[in-house]
Amino acid sequence: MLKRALISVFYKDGVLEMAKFLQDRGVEIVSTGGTYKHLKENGIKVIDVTEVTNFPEMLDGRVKTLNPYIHGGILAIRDNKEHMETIKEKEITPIDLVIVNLYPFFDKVKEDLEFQEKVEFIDIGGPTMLRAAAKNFQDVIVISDKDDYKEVMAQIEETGDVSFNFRKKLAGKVFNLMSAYDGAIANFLLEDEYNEYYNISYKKVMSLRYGENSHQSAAYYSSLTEDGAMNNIEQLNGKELSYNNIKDMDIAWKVVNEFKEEDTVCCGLKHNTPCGVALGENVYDAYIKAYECDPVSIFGGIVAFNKKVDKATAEKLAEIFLEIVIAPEFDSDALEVLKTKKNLRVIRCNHAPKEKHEFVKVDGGLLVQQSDKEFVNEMKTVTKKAPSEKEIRDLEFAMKVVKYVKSNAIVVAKDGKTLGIGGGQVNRIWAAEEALERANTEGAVVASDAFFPFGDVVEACAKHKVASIIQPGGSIRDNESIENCDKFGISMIFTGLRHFKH
Ligand SMILES: NC(=O)c1ncn([C@@H]2O[C@H](COP(=O)(O)O)[C@@H](O)[C@H]2O)c1NC=O
Repeated sequence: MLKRALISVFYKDGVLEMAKFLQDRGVEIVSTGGTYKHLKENGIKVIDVTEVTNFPEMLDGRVKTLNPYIHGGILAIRDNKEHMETIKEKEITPIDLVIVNLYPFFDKVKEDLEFQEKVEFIDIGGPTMLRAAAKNFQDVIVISDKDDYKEVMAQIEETGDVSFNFRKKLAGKVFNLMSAYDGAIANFLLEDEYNEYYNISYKKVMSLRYGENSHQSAAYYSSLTEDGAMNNIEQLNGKELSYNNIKDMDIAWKVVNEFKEEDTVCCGLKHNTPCGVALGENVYDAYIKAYECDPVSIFGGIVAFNKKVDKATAEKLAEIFLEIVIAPEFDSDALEVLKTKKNLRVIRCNHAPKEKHEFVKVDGGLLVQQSDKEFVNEMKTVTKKAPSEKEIRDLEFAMKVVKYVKSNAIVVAKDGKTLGIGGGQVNRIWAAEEALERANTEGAVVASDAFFPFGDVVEACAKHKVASIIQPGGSIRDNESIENCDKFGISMIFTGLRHFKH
C-alpha cells in the first residue's frame, strides 16, 4: 500500500499528471523547493521537505534531502521488525515511492561554462535518494526516467501496486543511469588520459534492425558527453539507418573532413573503405571524379561531401543506387530530387569529427587509443629527384585518403583524384599491385600507409610509370626503395608518420 511519495525533479514535465494520480489515490507527496512550488501552484497538496527533515534547505541547495528523516524512510526494510521499530521510535515516516530526475550534468558538461559552474551541476542528493530507493526496491518504487511514469500508473491502476519484476527493472535503471552519470563526472574531473577504470556515458538512441549481419542483434548508442559528428546528424530522407550505414558514414565523413575548408571534396565509400575520392572545382565536378574512380564499387555505397549539394549533383547522385548521401547542407531543389528516391538516406551534418579516443572490444577486454588526428610529421624528399608542386599536392591528397584504407594500404592518385585503391592486404606488395593495376595510368603518385619493407613496391611503381611516392619511411631496408627510386627516376617523400588501420 502506497502511503508516501517523495518527488524531487529537475525537469518537471509529466510530473503533474503523476502527482495528481498519486494524490487521487490518497498518497502523501513530499517535495523539494522547486518541485514543491511547481506542484503547489498547480493545485497539488504537497508537503515541503523541510517539514519532514526539520531542517532548512541549505548551502545553495547542496543539502535538501540528505537527512535521516528521508533516508531512514527510504531504506528501512518493511519486513524487518527492528528496522520498523527504529524508524517508529525516531518518528521517521516510510517513503514508498521516490521520483527523481537529476541535475543535467550530461548537458552542462558540454556547454561553455566555468569549471565551478559545471561542478554545481553534479547532483548529490538526487543520486543518493535514487540509489537508496533502488537498493530497497522491494519496498520502494523508484522512478529515475519520466518515460516510466506511464507504466507505473498503469500497474497501480490495475493492481494497486507495481510488480516485483518492474520494481527490479526500475532499480536496475537507476544504477545503469548512475554509472553513466558518475562516469561523466569522473571523466570531467580526471585529467589522465587513461583512468584506472574505463568510464563511458552513452545512451541508447535506437534498436537497430540487426548488426553487421541479419543474425546479429544491435543497438545504437550516442555519447552523452561528446559533441561529435555522428550525434549531430539530421536525417532528411530515407529508410532507418542500419549498423553498417552508421559505421560507413562515420568513415566517409572523416575522409571529407580530412581536407581543408577551401577544398571541395567528395568521397565514395563501400564496406568501410573509400572506393573513390576526388577534389573538384565544385561538388558536381568532385562527385563525377569520385564516381569515375570506381564506377562499379560505388554502387550501393555511401557518398560524402564537405560542401553543400546542389540540384545538378543531386540529379547525378539519383542516377545510381546509393545507401547514403551525407553533406553539411543541401539546396532545397537538390533535396527535392534526392527525396524522389524513397529509400536513400539523406543526412545533414555540420559537425567536424571531434573524438579524442577510439576503442575496440576484444574478447574480455577493451583497447583504447587516441584517434589518428595527425597527417605527416615532415615532408622530406629522400631521392635525387624532388616532386613537382603539382605532384606534392597529389601526394598529400593520396596520403589523406590512404589514412582511411585498411592496412596494408596503397592509394594511387593523379590530378586530385584516386585512380586505384588497394587495401586490407596481408602484405604491401599485393596492395600496391592491386592499386596500380586498377589505376592503369602513367605519371600518377602513390601513397602508402606504412613503410615499404623491401624494394619491390618501388619496382612495381616503376613498371606502372609512377612519378612520385609518399610513405612514412623507417624500414631497415629504406635504402633499397630509395635506390630503386633513383634508378627509375621516381621522387619519394618520407613523412615520418605511419597510418595503420587494422
Ligand atoms: N542536495 C540535495 O539534498 C538534493 N536533493 C535533491 N536534489 C536534486 O534537486 C533537484 C530538484 O530540486 P527542486 O525541487 O528544488 O527543483 C533534483 O534534480 C534532485 O535530484 C538535491 N540537489 C543536489 O544535490
